[in-house]
Amino acid sequence: MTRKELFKNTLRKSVHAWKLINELPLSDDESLMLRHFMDQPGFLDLHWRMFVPAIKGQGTEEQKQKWLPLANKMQIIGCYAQTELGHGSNVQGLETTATFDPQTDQFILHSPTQTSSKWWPGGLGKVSTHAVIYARLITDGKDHGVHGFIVQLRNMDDHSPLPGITIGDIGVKFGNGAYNSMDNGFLMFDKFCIPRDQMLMRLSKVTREGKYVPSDVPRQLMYGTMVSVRQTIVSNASIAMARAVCIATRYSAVRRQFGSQNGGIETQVIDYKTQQNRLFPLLASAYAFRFVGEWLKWLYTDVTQRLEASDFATLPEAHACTAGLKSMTTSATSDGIEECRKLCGGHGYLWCSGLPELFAVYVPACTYEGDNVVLQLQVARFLMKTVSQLGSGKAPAGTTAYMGRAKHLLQCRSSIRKAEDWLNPAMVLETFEARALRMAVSCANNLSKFENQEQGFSELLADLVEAAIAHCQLIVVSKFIVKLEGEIKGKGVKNQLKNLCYIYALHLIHKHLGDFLSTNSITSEQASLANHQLRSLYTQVRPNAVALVDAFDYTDHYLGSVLGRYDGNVYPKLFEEALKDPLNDTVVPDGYHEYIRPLIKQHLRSARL
Ligand SMILES: CC/C=C\C/C=C\C/C=C\C/C=C\C/C=C\C/C=C\C=C\C(=O)SCCNC(=O)CCNC(=O)[C@H](O)C(C)(C)COP(=O)(O)OP(=O)(O)OC[C@H]1O[C@@H](n2cnc3c(N)ncnc32)[C@H](O)[C@@H]1OP(=O)(O)O
Ligand SMILES: Cc1cc2nc3c(=O)[nH]c(=O)nc-3n(C[C@H](O)[C@H](O)[C@H](O)COP(=O)(O)OP(=O)(O)OC[C@H]3O[C@@H](n4cnc5c(N)ncnc54)[C@H](O)[C@@H]3O)c2cc1C
Repeated sequence: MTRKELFKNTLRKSVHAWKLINELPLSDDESLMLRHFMDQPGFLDLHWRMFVPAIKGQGTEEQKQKWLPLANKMQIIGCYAQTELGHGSNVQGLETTATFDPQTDQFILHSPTQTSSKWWPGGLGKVSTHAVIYARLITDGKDHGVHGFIVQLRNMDDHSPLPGITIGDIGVKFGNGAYNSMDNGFLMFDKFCIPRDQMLMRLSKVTREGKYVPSDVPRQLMYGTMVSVRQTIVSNASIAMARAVCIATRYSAVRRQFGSQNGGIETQVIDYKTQQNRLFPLLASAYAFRFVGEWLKWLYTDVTQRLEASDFATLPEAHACTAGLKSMTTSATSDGIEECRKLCGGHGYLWCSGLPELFAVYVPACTYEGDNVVLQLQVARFLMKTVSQLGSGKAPAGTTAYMGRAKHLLQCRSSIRKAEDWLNPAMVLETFEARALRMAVSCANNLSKFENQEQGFSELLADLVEAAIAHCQLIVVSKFIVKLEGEIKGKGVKNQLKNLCYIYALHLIHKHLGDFLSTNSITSEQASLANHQLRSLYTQVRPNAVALVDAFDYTDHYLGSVLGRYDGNVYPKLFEEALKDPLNDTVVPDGYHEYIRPLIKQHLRSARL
């Protein structure tokens, strides 16, 4: 499809999804999944995942009563317009202004510079009628920083941009189909006026006289929409990883290459230890991210309930966990999808394998909702603050509770003596706790050598990111262990998931061996025992590998992959797909007479001359 056809087809699918959601008795989760799977990157996702939650989280009761009925019936279509051409990560650096005019009781929205143009918001370019706009609030000449405003962008009768608004799509993005179904847009304001009551005023407000009343709650609640989406992105990572692993595992069981003894059948590539060493940790990660995503959803729900009771105690933890786990899981999943493509050899590079499209659609997850490095630095900031409070009498809680055992964890030596010890949850957990704590404390100690803490933080950014990742990996391992010890029913299933839990943990030890050795969390002998155990676990998982991906229960339609077909009928279907390609409409290609024939016949022409 051309970009316009793809975009229009996505509109069709999105509207169809909305129709089904209204007709079928679906739960909220089912509606979300339907929107997500039918819509893929489309305006529907952002209307519901960002525009509506922003109003819910930052609007007053009156504003919610006015705007949510319209949004819930999709009588208005909204987007979340925060990022600008010149600023995305640095939210406090946004330049769009909203200046209060007491004469007219209005805000004047303006884009003072080219870099202040809104740039990237999904659904902004062509579809949305409204937006939550983040702009610098200015009253009586004073800049009060970034606040949210609900703004109508288009005429509701003919969809034309309102006067004072310049709006459009930012152009083609990475990959073929991929995110090009989404109209990520640009928007400039030219002294565009909105009524004062369109500033989202749950957190802070401006009175009729133009007096700014600051928030009596943490200003960071303005970031709440991003926190909620980051939480969902972790579960999305599990889905995306599971799709890629399902394709690669099924194909690895179908594909045979080398290894035939005296003319016998060749070896399934899934039986090669290198294939297992690359594939099974990704299979384990798909399950690990699902379980940590379930826990994160609980954490987010819990903090939301606490916030409603003005209990802000766990807000920093919720921010750190959503930021860090979004960062870690999306980076691992992006790398994992690419690895699955490579695990499928040449056929993995075919569009019909489903992997190129999945990769192209998925990888912006490392950037949207927060650049992954920037988010890990938020985790690092949280860890440094926690380490600085050790010994203050305030015991660390939640995911940093292990830091409360710093005295032990800083000097303990792992008691791993044999390979089987690496199947002991307490020993595995303590190894990850020791590594994470020692990396955090090492950063804190190095930071303390700087007079200027901000300068020290800047100097140590790379180390701080690694310490943050170590903390996040500990969270994922611990939640996998908790899941196993708690909710999993059925001995057979539990045994298989135990194998995956330890494959996940031990592959991380192998991958980050430098951390574990340099912090003396394990010895090289213990590392060798971990590798030995890992190989043994691969052997145990191998007979159930296909069953473990069948368990995701993805339809062939959803997988969109000839290589990942449930029936394994790959080769005939590859040919079927190939013959559908327009290039095969004729046996002699278009261009033969203009280019090929003159080229191959030029010797005849020169012979005649
Ligand atoms: C099946 C799947 C297959 C394929 C996928 C298919 C299709 C995809 C479809 C769906 C996928 C799922 C979801 C898609 C959804 C989204 C994608 C589309 C849209 C994307 C939207 C966006 O990108 S919206 C814009 C996002 N932008 C950001 O995230 C900006 C990042 N920057 C920041 O967050 C902040 O600027 C900062 C945190 C980096 C800095 O904050 P700042 O205030 O400037 O300063 P600091 O001094 O650092 O912080 C001050 C204190 O505030 C605390 N803080 C910061 N942020 C928060 C927060 N969010 N909550 C709570 N507290 C916060 C910070 O810790 C500091 O606290 P101290 O106590 O230390 O002072
Ligand atoms: C597909 C897609 C959809 C999007 N949808 C939306 C949307 O709907 N609404 C919306 O508002 N936005 C949206 N965005 C924008 C997105 O939120 C931003 O791109 C994202 O927050 C990253 O910010 P940035 O582009 O400014 O990156 P930058 O921060 O400029 O990152 C560039 C590089 O600088 C590094 N860097 C930046 N700051 C620091 C630092 N302090 N320390 C160390 N390194 C640093 C980063 O790690 C990165 O390597 C979307 C983006 C994409 C790709």
